[in-house]
Amino acid sequence: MGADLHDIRYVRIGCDDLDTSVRFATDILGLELMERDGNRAYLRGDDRDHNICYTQGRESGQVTGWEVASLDALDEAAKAFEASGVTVRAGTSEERELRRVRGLIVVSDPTGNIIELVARPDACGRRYFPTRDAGILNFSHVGLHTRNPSADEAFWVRNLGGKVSDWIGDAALIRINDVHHNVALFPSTRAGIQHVNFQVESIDDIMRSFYHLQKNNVRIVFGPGRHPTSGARFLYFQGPDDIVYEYSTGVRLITAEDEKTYVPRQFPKAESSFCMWGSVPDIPEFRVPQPNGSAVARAA
Ligand SMILES: CC(C)c1ccc(C(=O)O)c(O)c1O
Ligand SMILES: [Fe+2]
Repeated sequence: MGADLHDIRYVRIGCDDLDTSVRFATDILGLELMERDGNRAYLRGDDRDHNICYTQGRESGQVTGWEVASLDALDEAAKAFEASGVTVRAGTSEERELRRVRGLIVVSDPTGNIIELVARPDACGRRYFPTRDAGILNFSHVGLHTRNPSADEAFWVRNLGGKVSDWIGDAALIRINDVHHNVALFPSTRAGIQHVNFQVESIDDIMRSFYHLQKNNVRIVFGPGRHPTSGARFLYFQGPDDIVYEYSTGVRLITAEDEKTYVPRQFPKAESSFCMWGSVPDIPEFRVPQPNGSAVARAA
């Protein structure tokens, strides 16, 4: 039995320039800056202490953080990793302090993505008050690069307790709770975070942002569109440090009742599997083979 992940908690993203990333997150994305110093900045789009921690210097790396329900559950997870031969490291007290958590263990997936499991993360008693009203409801999922889709998918299913909700080609959309997916594993040539998703309230927020981003010369890389997989309406745009951000609304929930009959669906790696409205992604990892053998990113 693998770890029992409760929810996604945070991402940590090493950035070339902290000021640029913070400005993007506040003025463009619509997050609230919670705290910052010369080396790191904490931002949020919901009632958690933070959803994103930007750290100065790309070399400080990229990490995703996942919450388990208790310190005991974290101990159980550590034992289960060890029993299945996965190297697990206990976080130091300084690392726990920087992540605002009481318990921390660290593992890597076969690709080398760093995955942190945390217990008793700080909540925030003050409501989220954004710099710009993007309609954000909550931090929801991440896309991870995978060099080895089958090995990483097996790691998420066997060791992290995930369930595949759907596949697009070899890309698995995996859930750890009742949200259609909390992580998407996207075939690539490297490790790292591919995109960071925030749920917004409505399609009006998506379209308002579409115009806001264009006005601010932010590159829209996919959408507005609608995913056939989760049913969510979406908009993807390019942020600093090679990170794509996604707003989406209306993501499908797979409830305990649905679980009884739910079977993951295999979608082909085709444009219609990414968007049911006809938007074509301008994102290298989402390129689709064309009948003439070329790979087109965006229709002219
Ligand atoms: C194209 C990416 C990996 C993708 C595909 C489907 C959904 C969804 O069903 O909501 C996503 O959120 C994605 O990021
Ligand atoms: Fe996504």
